[in-house]
This record gives sequence, structure tokens and C-alpha cells, in this order.
Amino acid sequence: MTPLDGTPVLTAAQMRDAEEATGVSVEDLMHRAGTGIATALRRLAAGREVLILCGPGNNGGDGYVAANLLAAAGLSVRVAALAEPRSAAAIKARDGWGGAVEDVADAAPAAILVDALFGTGLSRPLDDAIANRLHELQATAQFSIAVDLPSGLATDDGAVLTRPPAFDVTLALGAAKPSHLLQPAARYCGAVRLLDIGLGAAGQERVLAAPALRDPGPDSHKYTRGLVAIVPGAMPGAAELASIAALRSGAGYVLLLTDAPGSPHAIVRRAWRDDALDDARIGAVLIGPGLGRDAQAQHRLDTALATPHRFVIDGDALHLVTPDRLATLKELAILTPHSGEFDALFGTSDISKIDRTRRAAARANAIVVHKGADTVIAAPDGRVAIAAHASDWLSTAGTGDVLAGAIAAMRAGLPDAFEAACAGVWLHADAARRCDKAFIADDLAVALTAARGAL
Ligand SMILES: NC(=O)C1=CN([C@@H]2O[C@H](COP(=O)(O)OP(=O)(O)OC[C@H]3O[C@@H](n4cnc5c(N)ncnc54)[C@H](OP(=O)(O)O)[C@@H]3O)[C@@H](O)[C@H]2O)[C@@H](O)CC1
Ligand SMILES: [K+]
Repeated sequence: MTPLDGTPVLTAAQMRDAEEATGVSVEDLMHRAGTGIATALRRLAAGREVLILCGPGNNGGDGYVAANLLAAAGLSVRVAALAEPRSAAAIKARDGWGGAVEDVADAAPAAILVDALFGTGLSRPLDDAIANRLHELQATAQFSIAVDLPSGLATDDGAVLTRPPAFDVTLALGAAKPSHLLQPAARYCGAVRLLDIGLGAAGQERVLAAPALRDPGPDSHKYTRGLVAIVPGAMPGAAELASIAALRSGAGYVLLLTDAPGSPHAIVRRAWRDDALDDARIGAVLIGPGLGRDAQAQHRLDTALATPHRFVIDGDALHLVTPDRLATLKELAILTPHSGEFDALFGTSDISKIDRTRRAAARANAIVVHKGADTVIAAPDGRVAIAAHASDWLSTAGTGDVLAGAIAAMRAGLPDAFEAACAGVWLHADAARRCDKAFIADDLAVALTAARGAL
């Protein structure tokens, strides 16, 4: 059982390919999966009775294997099935289970509920009776564990075919799947832990991991740490927040292009002029937080984009550019749209957030940080990182400005724009974890220092 950070994310089809590429039989892989599940259950159950619900496919097969191993280890375990197993491996696993098989419809509840009904093979919504029974048994259990995926979730796109109960833990077999991370599915998974079953293959999608950032050395100075220039607009508070966030993420110098006074004094303030960005020492330019969408905003944006800098483009600025304009920039820009800004810039679509974001990155030749409770970061070269669920308390004004500032600081200091975007998203989520409930964006910006300090 290991955390998902940095591990590959595979769709159902990619899982099948990875399974075939191992050259290991399905029975052996199922035995590895069942062994991992049984080991995890022994720890999680702590001696309490376990009820394993087994479906007709290989997800159910995993359940039978685990049940057999748990019983052999002396644990109190019962099995309830939905139907007879259908796949050869699941039939063999069922035959290996020495105990009784109850009917899911009338099985008595147990302290520990294990859902091995459906995994990556779910092809349609559950029957109402099955779904209701799953909810009943989960509600009476003290602790619930989903094998691979909570039954009812699609695997590849975060869709909910039938709403499952919210599980305490989901054991991802072999690799994380998109629905462990994408909403609305992810909210039903609880804590997701990876069980290694020896699959080697990896695509270009990974779960976001902590970045490897270098601390300053004896030769460092404020410009080597990164000079971030921030272009404000109609609502100056947003750019102020972004400036603090950039400093507290480790930028050496933050230049806020305003003559309005403010604090902290560490922010250097200078009035905007059309030549304000003519400084080769600038490591990254952030434009968008509080920019507005009026003629002044458009002028500042056009003026800025005519310079050869590395840009982080956020908020209002995303409404004042087109993908074609972005694709002509000299340096890869980082765009940070929430879903509304994303739709306005790239149009709407039914495909998964991962695929949409990847296409948008290719279209605009930019790094796209598609924000939300399931932030997806994509690069034009195909790399994708998906952030594990961060604090729901981030849903407050100004947190996007803080994110933009953190990303700008990373962009000023790191050569790879995708890695910079990933590092900023990580710092932002980690800062939120360090804040109390009902924190405000100012607290979040301050907490970036502790998040940076932990790396
Ligand atoms: N890949 C790997 O490396 C490994 C994978 N492993 C495990 O295999 C799991 C995937 O197994 P799987 O493909 O057999 O699919 P699974 O989710 O058990 O269900 C399919 C069955 O359910 C049926 N069915 C579907 N929807 C239904 C519905 N709404 N209501 C009723 N029935 C429905 C469907 O029938 P059909 O759609 O044809 O009617 C079929 O019979 C995976 O999650 C992991 O746990 C590990 O063992 C080892 C390594
Ligand atoms: K399941």
C-alpha cells in the first residue's frame, strides 16, 4: 500500500495492455492482487469481521483470492456474491475459496465491508437493488474498502454511472486510474493507495508529486533566485496577493508594476510604463490577476506579450487572448484557467478533463493548468500531471491569485515550464493542507513559506 504521488495513471485499456505486456497470466496477476488486498485488509480490519462482496468479473476474482488468504490467516471473513463468476480466472478464484458464498441481497452486514463487485470492467449503471444494497452494507460498516474502484464509477473520465457510497479507502490495483483523481468520481474513493502487482508500463500521465527544488547556495542572489514581474490592473488586491505568494514560494525579487503603496516592503513597486518589462533580468511575468477586461487591460496585455519573456497568464487575461496568439509566443507560457475560463478559451467538450487539457496545451503550445478540485496540468509534448484532491476550503476568493503567484515564482527559477507549473500547484495544495479550515487567501499565501520549507 503506497501513496499515489508520482505514479502512472492508466485507463482501462492501458491497464489491459500493461497486463499483457507483463507476460504473466491473469490468474497470477489476480493472485498478486488478492495477496496485496489481503495484506492491506489484515492491517485495516484489526481483527474485526470482514464481508467481501464479489462481482462476476475479475474484480470479484480478486475478492475471492483475498478472502481465501484471510481465512487461511485466521481472520473472520465472509463472502457474498452477486452472480456466478464468468471469467476463467474468476471461476478459478471462486473454486479456491473454501467457505460459503452468501447472496449479496440478504448477506448480514459486517464491521469491515469490501467492495469487489465491479472494477475497470463496469460497462453500465448498476441495478437499483444492487446499488441500494451496497449503500446499506456500507452505512452499517465501521470501515469500507473498495477494490480497484468503488462500484459504480467509470474508470477513464471521472464519470459516475451509479453513485456509490463514499469509501474510506480504495486500493488501486497496479496503477492509479483517472477516476481516482478526476471529479466527480474521486470524491467516493476516500484515501487511494496503490497496490503494486508488477505492471511495468507507464504512459505520459502521472499523479502530481512533490517537486525536487534546489535551495539557494552561497553564490545565489536575488536575480538568480528569480525576478517575477507582476502586471496589475483594475483590481489591485489580486496582484498584491500574487506578489506575496511569489515571494513566499522562493522568488528572489518581485516587481509589482504599480505606484500604489502597500506592504510587505519586500515587494518592489514601480509604476507601469509601456517599457516596464524591458529588463533582461526578468525571469517570469505574471499577468491576469485583477487585470480587468477593459481597454487598459488589453493594452497592458498586448504590450507585455510583445516582449520575449516567460509568461504566466491567469484570470482576466485569459479572456483577452486566443490560442493562436499564445502559440506564437517565444517562450512556453503557462495558462491557469478554471473551468469557465478554459471553456471560454478552448470551447466545451464531453471528453475527459485529461484529454481536453492535453489537447488545449497542444492547441495553444502552452502549459495548461486546468484548475479545480481535480487540477490537470498538460504540456504540448504530451506530459500530463493530475493533482490529488486538495482542500475543499480552497474554494474562496483570491486562492487562484495565490496559485498564479506561486507558479510565476517557479517559472522564474526553473527552465522547464511544465515542471514549474507542477511545482506551483504542489506548493499551493500543500500550503492549503497547512492552513486551518476557513482560511483566507492571505493565510494561504503566508503558508507557502512552510510548504516551500518542507521541500
Ligand atoms: N488489468 C489488470 O492488470 C488486472 C485486473 N484485475 C482486476 O480485474 C478487474 C477488471 O476485471 P473485469 O474486466 O473482469 O471487470 P469487472 O470490473 O470485474 O466486471 C466485469 C464483469 O461485470 C459485468 N458487468 C459490467 N457492468 C455491469 C453492471 N452494471 N451490472 C452487472 N454486471 C456488469 C461484465 O459483464 P458484461 O458487461 O459482459 O455484461 C463482466 O462480467 C480490475 O478492476 C481488477 O480488480 C486483477 O485481477 C489483476 C490484474
Ligand atoms: K470494486
